[in-house]
Amino acid sequence: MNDIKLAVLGSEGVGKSALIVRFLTRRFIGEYASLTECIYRKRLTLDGRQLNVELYDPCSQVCAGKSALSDQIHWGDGFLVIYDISDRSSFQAAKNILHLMRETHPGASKRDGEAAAGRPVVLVGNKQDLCHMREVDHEEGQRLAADHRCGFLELSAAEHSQEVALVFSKVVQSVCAGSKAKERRRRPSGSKSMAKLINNVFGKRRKSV
Ligand SMILES: Nc1nc2c(ncn2[C@@H]2O[C@H](COP(=O)(O)OP(=O)(O)OP(=O)(O)O)[C@@H](O)[C@H]2O)c(=O)[nH]1
Repeated sequence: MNDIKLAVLGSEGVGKSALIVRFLTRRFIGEYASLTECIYRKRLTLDGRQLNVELYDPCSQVCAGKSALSDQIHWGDGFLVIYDISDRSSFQAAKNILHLMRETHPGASKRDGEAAAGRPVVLVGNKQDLCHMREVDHEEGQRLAADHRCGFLELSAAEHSQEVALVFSKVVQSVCAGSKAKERRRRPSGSKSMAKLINNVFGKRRKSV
């Protein structure tokens, strides 16, 4: 898989655009146009592989509601679910998104970091620089992530350029690893299928002798 779709989800004003722009440009720009949804594209080289990454930044005012969210969940190969550590209601919204992912893909959440049917999810507590106004404890974030078997970290789009780059790269890496594993499960290995063939031909013959 060389085309990877990442959806950055979360309620209004949690910093989705700020995180994406930070990842794409390494810059923090204070204000972002928020009346349109956007798909950004970036070419990445990871472990010598050229990847085309699409990043979906929904507009919370326009794309609110369960059905829009379901579409976004179906669209993505991997997800960052964002809340603002200084805004409890945004944490509740992140919780709802994770629940919906579980509902959309019952039977998911079995493997670590894969809350949405084998598609990696990381829960991100943004605006860590506002920890003096914190409304959501670090442990609460950790617990929610553990409940949904997804990754978790707190960071600040405003201050942490490297951490932002790292979290996006990790999700991309997990998507690649997941798709390779799926490929392996789909296609039996050469030696196994050859063994099956030999068994089919000679095994039957041996029985009739
Ligand atoms: N202090 C602080 N402010 C931040 C941080 N990240 C984003 N912001 C601010 O939070 C506000 C909302 O950021 P956006 O990136 O527009 O949030 P969004 O989630 O894309 O919002 P919608 O497009 O409305 O859904 C802006 O004023 C940003 O400057 C951060 O890490 N720290």
